Amino acid sequence: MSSPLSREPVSALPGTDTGTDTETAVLLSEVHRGYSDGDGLVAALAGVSLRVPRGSFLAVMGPSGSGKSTLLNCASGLDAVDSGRVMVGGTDISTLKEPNRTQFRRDRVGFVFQAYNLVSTLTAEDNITLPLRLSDRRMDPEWVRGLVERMGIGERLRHRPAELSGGQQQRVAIVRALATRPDIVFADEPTGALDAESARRTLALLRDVVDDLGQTVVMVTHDPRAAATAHTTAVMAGGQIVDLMRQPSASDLAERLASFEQS
Ligand SMILES: Nc1ncnc2c1ncn2[C@@H]1O[C@H](COP(=O)(O)OP(=O)(O)OP(=O)(O)O)[C@@H](O)[C@H]1O
Repeated sequence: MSSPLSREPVSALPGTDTGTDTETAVLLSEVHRGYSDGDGLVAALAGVSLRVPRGSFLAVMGPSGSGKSTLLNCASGLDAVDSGRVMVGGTDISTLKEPNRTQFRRDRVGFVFQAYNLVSTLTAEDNITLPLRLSDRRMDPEWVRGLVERMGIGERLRHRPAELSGGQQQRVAIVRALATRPDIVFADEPTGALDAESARRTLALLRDVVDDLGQTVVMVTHDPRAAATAHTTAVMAGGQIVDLMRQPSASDLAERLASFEQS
């Protein structure tokens, strides 16, 4: 059974069944992904449908094993789906084979990870421009300069990651993710390794790049305060989206998650 709420955004705009409208960053239609775990097949995604509008910030929450990472991996083209369709910026990535899927990710998708994943031997600046050198996208110096200023790392560009605080490293990683002007940025627990103040600042900056620059962010998190920074939170359980909460408070989200522990 797929939740009516998870279907609703799919049909909210005319023409979204083709995923080619310019208002949609990512569209998942009835996506299934299973894994064999020895005893049988685990349905990590059991018919997920979701539309992420351009210029929106979506958080994904849910109990452990509910399918959040699998959703992120399938929506970003890191993993293949068993069935269903994944459209990113109008391209059907569910039919792309390697190495085209890897090239697509480099050109069109940005990633932010909990552990920053910066290259330790490169300066902050070289980390930022690395995806541009690997992709077919041309460097837009004004765009990158604007991002660097916005993230407050202009003074740290010649430093290597080990010479930066965790918050600074994550802000470098955010500039790197946005440098190619991707169709979408996927963030996996981006504040999981940060102290409360750095986390708050990082989330506020992520929200700003959505609201001010029209970027699109999908963020997996266990932290209700982090999710409350997003416009909408998709709540997952058992490989499905069971709720879409718009502008929830952190306490609304904590309560919703606690309901899974009680059931
Ligand atoms: N590579 C894999 N091989 C086998 N099973 C997998 C694999 N990846 C995920 N699973 C299973 O699929 C289900 C969903 O996993 P997933 O990692 O997407 O959940 P999650 O919500 O991200 O969990 P967590 O919050 O603990 O990170 C789980 O039952 C998990 O054990």
